[in-house]
Amino acid sequence: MTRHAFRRGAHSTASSEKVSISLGSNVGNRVSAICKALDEVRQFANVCRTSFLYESPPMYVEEQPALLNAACEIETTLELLDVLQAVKRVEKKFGRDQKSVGYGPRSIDLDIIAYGERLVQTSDDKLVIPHPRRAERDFVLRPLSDNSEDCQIPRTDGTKRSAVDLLSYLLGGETDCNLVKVTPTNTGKLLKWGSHTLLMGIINATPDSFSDGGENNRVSSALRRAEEFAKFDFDVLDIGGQSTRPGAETVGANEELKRVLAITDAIRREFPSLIISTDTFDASVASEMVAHGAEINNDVAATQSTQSGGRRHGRAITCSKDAEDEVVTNLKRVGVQKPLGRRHKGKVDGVGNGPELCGCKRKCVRSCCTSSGRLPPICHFTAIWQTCLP
Ligand SMILES: Nc1ncnc2c1ncn2[C@@H]1O[C@H](COP(=O)(O)OP(=O)(O)OP(=O)(O)O)[C@@H](O)[C@H]1O
Ligand SMILES: Nc1nc2c(c(=O)[nH]1)N=C(CO)CN2
Repeated sequence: MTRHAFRRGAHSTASSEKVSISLGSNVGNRVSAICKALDEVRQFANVCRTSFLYESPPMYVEEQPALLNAACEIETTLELLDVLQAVKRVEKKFGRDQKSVGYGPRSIDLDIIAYGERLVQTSDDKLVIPHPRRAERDFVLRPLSDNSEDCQIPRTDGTKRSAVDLLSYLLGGETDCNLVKVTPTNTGKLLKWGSHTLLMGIINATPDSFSDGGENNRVSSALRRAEEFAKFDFDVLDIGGQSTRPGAETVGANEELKRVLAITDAIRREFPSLIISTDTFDASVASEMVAHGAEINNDVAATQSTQSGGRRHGRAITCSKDAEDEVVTNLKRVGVQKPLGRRHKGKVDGVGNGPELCGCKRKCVRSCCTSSGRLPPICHFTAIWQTCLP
């Protein structure tokens, strides 16, 4: 950087600043690119928050694949120009050619949206903060709104606006935009929120679970159960070897693995299109299950159990095979059980716990998430059933 004329707030302070960065990708494995880019960002800053992931139609140049977008909020003592240099370095690592077609396909794109409440514009436009096109981009504002409702982005007239307000203004007061919230599985499949509800069947490979304890703890019987679920169009099988019944004894990773691995292997082999979910709160068990083909980690303790080492819950950008850092679905936290139970009380109660659910009731369960668009794409079937009991 040679000469630059800053309008305001050019120079760094020793204190740290909150910086919002947006991320996008539409070349190669998009989920992996965004996760790896975040890991790179962690090398130079403290990543405080990450948004959900969104699939979005390309804006400006429409003839290109859909993008995955996300945003993160970082805290750093780096000077603004150093942050720019650092994000450009990340893009370069991903092979991003700075001379490629403007707004064309990109393995990764990182834009600095805001740096604290600074207003900066270099004379050569190498750096403009806040990002000059932020307000016309739902793919920037929607993920940013996940991170912080009260994050204020300054304007040149001295006022400020939150990402939530900017988004609402952009959408003309509507809440729907073109973006689809997605949750990636460990294998990179995208589960779309609000389009169609995936049904999850439960296989408890335990002798003592309160729902089907003792019935599915052998490979042959678990396979029979899986076959029933598949016949009734279930999408996800949740396999667990540790009861969460109040007062249940913690059996330990070795015993849990003994209970679930052979069953997981057999189900993976016989039902390749079913998504397998790990029902465990032990990170080492989840890791091993992922190595055996499980795609979703369903940790009821949201990594807060001692077995998971008390790791922080990881919102939705969670797709790596390193299960110790990853939790995709935490049913309690996202509140699937109560809303569904309340809304459908009297409609789906009494139908039974398992694949016996008749076709029209299954449709009802599927459409309840579709209409709200707010709930995650998976319904934990036994959870729906249990909360619908009178
Ligand atoms: N806030 C900012 N964040 C990132 N780059 C910026 C910013 N302000 C100015 N730039 C400059 O914009 C140039 C082009 O950036 P980039 O390649 O990310 O563009 P783009 O993603 O195709 O388009 P857009 O900037 O509209 O998102 C960069 O070389 C950078 O110097
Ligand atoms: N949906 C979507 N469209 C875009 C994106 C992006 O990240 N998402 N980035 C662009 C240039 O920064 C241009 N268009």
